[in-house]
Amino acid sequence: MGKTTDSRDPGARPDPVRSFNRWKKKHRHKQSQKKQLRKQLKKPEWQVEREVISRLMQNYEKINVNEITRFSDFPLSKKTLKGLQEAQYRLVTEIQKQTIGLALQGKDVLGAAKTGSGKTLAFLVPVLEALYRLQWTSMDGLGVLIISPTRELAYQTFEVLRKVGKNHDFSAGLIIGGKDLKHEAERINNINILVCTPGRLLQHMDETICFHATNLQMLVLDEADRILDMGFADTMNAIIENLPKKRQTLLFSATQTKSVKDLARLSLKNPEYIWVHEKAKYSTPATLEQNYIVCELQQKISVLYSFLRSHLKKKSIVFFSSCKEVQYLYRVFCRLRPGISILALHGRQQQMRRMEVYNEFVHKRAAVLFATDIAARGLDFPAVNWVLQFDCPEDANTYIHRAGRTARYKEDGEALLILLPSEEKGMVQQLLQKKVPVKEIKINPEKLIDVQKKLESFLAQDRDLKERAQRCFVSYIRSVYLMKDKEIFDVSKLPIPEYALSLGLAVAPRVRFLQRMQKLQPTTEQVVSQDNEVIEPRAPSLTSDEVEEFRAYFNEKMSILQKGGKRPEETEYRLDDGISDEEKEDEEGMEEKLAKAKGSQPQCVRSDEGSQKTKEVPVQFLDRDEEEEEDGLDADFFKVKRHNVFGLNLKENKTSQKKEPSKSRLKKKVTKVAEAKKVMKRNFKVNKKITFTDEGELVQQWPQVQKSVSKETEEEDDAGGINLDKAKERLQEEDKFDKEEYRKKIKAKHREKRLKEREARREANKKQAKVKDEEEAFLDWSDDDDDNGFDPSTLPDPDKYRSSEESDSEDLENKTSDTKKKQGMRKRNNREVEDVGPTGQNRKKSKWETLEPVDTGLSLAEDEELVLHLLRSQS
Ligand SMILES: Nc1ncnc2c1ncn2[C@@H]1O[C@H](COP(=O)(O)OP(=O)(O)OP(=O)(O)O)[C@@H](O)[C@H]1O
Repeated sequence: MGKTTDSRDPGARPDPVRSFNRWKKKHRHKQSQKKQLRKQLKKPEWQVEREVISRLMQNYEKINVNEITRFSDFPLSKKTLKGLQEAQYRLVTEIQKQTIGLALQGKDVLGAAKTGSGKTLAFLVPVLEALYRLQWTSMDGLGVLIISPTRELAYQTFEVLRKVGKNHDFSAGLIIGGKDLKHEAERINNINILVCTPGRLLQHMDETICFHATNLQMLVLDEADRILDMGFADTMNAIIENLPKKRQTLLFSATQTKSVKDLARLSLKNPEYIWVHEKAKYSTPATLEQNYIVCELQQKISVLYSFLRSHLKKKSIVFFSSCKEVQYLYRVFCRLRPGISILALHGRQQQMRRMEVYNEFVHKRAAVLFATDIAARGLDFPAVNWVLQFDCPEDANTYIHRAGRTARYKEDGEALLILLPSEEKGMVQQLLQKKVPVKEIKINPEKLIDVQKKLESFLAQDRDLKERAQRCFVSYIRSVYLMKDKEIFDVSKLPIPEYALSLGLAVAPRVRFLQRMQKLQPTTEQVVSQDNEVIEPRAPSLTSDEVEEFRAYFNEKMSILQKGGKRPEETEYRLDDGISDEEKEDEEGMEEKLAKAKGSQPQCVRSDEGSQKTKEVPVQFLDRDEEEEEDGLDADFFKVKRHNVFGLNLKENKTSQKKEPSKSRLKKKVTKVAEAKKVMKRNFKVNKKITFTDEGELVQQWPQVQKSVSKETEEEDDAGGINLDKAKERLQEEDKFDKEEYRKKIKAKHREKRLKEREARREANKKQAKVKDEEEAFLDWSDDDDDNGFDPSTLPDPDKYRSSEESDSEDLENKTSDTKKKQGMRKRNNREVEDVGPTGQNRKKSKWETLEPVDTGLSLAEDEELVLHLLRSQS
């Protein structure tokens, strides 16, 4: 037996056999690795990639959610992992952990999780992997569609996609409207991942010839419940019609929809429903502190001002219910100078401005953003400390989304809700039902700064601001009036005059729909029923026929609006903002119908019901909410769902949807002429603009006085309504008159011009003649110097010039022909002179050749003496 080495003995030598075996194993492993590497090197890249993909796909089935803590625990492509790492995303959040695996396996997913919990990455990672798996190229066209309810959210998602997917070769595009459609259309076909808003997408589907989605692999709906709600329904239906049925669908939101009807519409196949915080105690982030205060409507502006004054170093978002409130209060607060920078974001701004504001607020440390609910969903502004809900949200879901703009991803935040006494009970109840922990806090009256007087003085100085205040007033009242939950929102409980004062308005503008509503209600405060029971006054009840009629009317109107009657882009704004002006007008039309049905006549006169942006007689129609269109096409923001405005549930009544409304039910289209007639009958007088001339004469600048018609006729016409035939005649006469005037003016102008030209020519001729004479005189003088002689022919002919001057002054009317004649004559004379008379040098010679006797005036003897003297001097 040979001696074996004791390994425990430090001095002992290692066993050579074992060492050799170990070396041999290592060597073999290295060799096999090298072999494999060599083999791989020989393989084309696509094959290597394919093998990697097949390995990843094999691992999809092995994903164990409980073992996952990092993104790298998922079988993800190197390119995606690198992108995630570079963007500092390593650990997964709960929603990411639960949904990414399912999505990778190709399942349809409905993901719901609290705000700020990382839902964006939960769908962006599977998006990238889906196209990677299929080795998608730009030649394959559109592979993934991500639809967001607002432009800002779409933009934000696109930015995250760019960051995380930068190592992939896919092309991604952002289509959100507000840009040139043609420009987008040229590029849209090369896009693999399209992030868009519903309206703009539908517009491309309708108008961009080569745009199609036949190859689509995945559809993602971010903030799905918002997209699937009533406002977006028709647009989404139209989009989905254009998408292939065989696709994967992912739906994400903080407040999820479970409506079977919606899901069927999206053709989801056995969707996995993941609500990570379903069992959580609260539905809002644990790091979010939530409070509410109750204050009177007229106090709200002062409360906001006082709040801002005491939070100057914070970043806050203040939510309002309409664009016009934002527009007015933004301007007013800028003037109040609270000591913090104020920004405004609403749907009426141009797209560029919206983006600017968004980016500006992202980068600010301390600022306050006045916003409508376009900023309520999904926006991830970093480090927001406070969310203040100035106006009560329409429901608990909207509250959750608004409040969720703070306390995002492990950060702290505070939310404050301002409630009116009439809103408190209903809203707090709703919030508690939705597991939102809100506590009431009180305002410290000592810290409250009253700004009403300042606002009044601003409005006294600035008419534009005053008009904005009026619009803000009407807009707010209308928003309350249109709220679906009548338990919470009761417009009749609003202190209207006090609210107007708080905005700085001395007089509350007339709100027509309120007046109409009051008319519809019984005059007595309470009605006593047959059983002597006291009944609270309610909205007038309708017969079932009337309900049917209104329902049919709405369905018809909506399909007209959303399918063909309106540009899709506008539809998008409507969707973003809830309800468009046209729709509001439709509602008003319905109100009129309602009034008629109840036997009361509507009081208003529409100036143009057919057009979306109606220009109306000011002040009287302020409550029409007629828009100044300051920032483009966007519609006003009302978050209210139309079908609830009149308490009608359109969605659920299938029979009525199928029912074709008769023509008589459609609102009769009123022509502009008819409208004009109506207005004229009301005898509105147009304002006159009169100015004084320097001489103190009155000049009417507007409306222009008709010159062709005598005063009596005018007065006669003014007395009655409008006579179209007469008006036409009058216009024709005025036209003739104007033409005649114009002709006269032109004639006078031409005459003046001719005279000027003649004058100029005469001057030129004079100068020419003078120059010539001077020249001739000069030459003669030079000759004379030499010759000491004098030629009288060199003198200008006074007769010649006198005659021309005389003729010029004689008759101005025949000037042109005369002048021409004279010029011609003069030319001829000159020529004659040139021909006959000697020029300088010719004369020099001819003087000596043709010796004519010269009368010197001397005696003969003196002459002789002179000649001799000359001859002597010459010799
Ligand atoms: N895994 C992660 N690691 C680190 N940060 C993350 C991670 N996932 C998301 N975040 C960050 O958390 C924040 C919120 O993410 P995101 O916007 O996706 O939330 P959300 O759930 O979509 O919110 P909302 O419901 O409001 O739309 C973002 O700033 C994002 O960068």
